Amino acid sequence: MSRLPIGYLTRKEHFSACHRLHSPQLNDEQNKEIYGKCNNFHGHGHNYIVEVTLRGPIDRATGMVMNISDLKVYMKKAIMETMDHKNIDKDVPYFKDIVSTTEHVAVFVWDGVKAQLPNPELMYEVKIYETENNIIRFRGEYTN
Ligand SMILES: Nc1nc2c(c(=O)[nH]1)N=C([C@H](O)[C@H](O)COP(=O)(O)OP(=O)(O)OP(=O)(O)O)CN2
Ligand SMILES: [Zn+2]
Repeated sequence: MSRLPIGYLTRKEHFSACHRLHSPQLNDEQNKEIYGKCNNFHGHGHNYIVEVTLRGPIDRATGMVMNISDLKVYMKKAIMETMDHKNIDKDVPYFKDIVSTTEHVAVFVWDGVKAQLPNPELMYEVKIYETENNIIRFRGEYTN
């Protein structure tokens, strides 16, 4: 059997949402000190850009790592239907007890997309631009 080339497939989505950085594991003083203006009670909004990258063999017959139209559907469900035009802290149960940093949003997106993939092993990276300057990547890695 001949070797197959490995490809990286990325699909991008945009969503808008508001949030407030406030950790239930910290007291009010600590929250204020650590998050500063982002701890403001009224919250603030972002136009997030999310890139999901899959890594896998390029099937000889289909010529694809995965049909990008399918990835689009998975991302719409995991990202757009869940967070677009929402208050992340109040409308997304995942963030009820977990602070809505972009790091945590990236983990949430990872879990949501991966759970829908016919082959979850393809999941490679979630990259989120919270602003054009603030960028987070998550590759499904955890400490021991
Ligand atoms: N590690 C993290 N740090 C911060 C996060 C985060 O998600 N992870 N988030 C925030 C705030 O929510 C907010 O995004 C920061 O906004 P702001 O400072 O206004 O954004 P910019 O850095 O792009 O603004 P500049 O105009 O470039 O100063 C804070 N920290
Ligand atoms: Zn923010």
